[in-house]
Amino acid sequence: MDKLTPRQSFTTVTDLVLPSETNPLNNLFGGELLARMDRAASIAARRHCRRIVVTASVNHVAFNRSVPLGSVVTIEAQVSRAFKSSMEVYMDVWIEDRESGDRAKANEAIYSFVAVDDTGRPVTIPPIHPETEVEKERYDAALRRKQLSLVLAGKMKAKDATELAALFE
Ligand SMILES: CCCCCCCCCCCCCCCC(=O)SCCNC(=O)CCNC(=O)[C@H](O)C(C)(C)COP(=O)(O)OP(=O)(O)OC[C@H]1O[C@@H](n2cnc3c(N)ncnc32)[C@H](O)[C@@H]1OP(=O)(O)O
Repeated sequence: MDKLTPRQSFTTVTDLVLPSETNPLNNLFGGELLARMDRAASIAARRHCRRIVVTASVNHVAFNRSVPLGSVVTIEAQVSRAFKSSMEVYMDVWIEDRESGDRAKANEAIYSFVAVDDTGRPVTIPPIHPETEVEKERYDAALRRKQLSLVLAGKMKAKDATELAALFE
């Protein structure tokens, strides 16, 4: 089988912001964006491993820019690294200008998914081979982010997070 690349998991989801999805400032409700990103990321994760996937953690979300009512929002999701049974999915969120059609980056997010069998037990997934410079950067940093997520979840001792600790040396 050919080597799997991040590009093969690439998923794009475009949708509108409707009145029922906004906060009192008429901007997209944060939880609605989190849910949309969960859907997009889960499709990317499934495209990589072709298994059932569950969200293990939301590692990073930056609401850098509010998303007004009526906006056209595009979420681009792609697996940045595959571990044994878990995957990191990196997402970029774009808003499209109504008149010019120009795109502006609104948010970024990183979620972790685990591939499981029918009983919910983790299963081994194929490795991923980054190709572009951005993919390679995201791939390299994913191990540090996984260690941070596990430390925060109480599933790894800080002293064992060696790649993460190396950042501060
Ligand atoms: C007939 C029609 C059918 C249609 C059919 C359609 C299907 C359409 C499907 C749609 C798809 C939707 C997808 C929605 C996604 C949800 O919304 S799922 C709902 C929310 N999530 C959950 O309920 C997950 C609940 N948690 C769990 O099940 C378990 O904690 C997990 C995530 C499986 C991990 O289990 P565990 O016992 O900790 O397992 P463990 O072996 O220790 O760890 C397994 C891996 O998870 C990693 N991990 C564990 N915790 C973390 C963490 N906090 N951070 C990072 N990594 C972690 C471990 O490092 C390990 O990674 P690897 O080294 O193997 O790569």
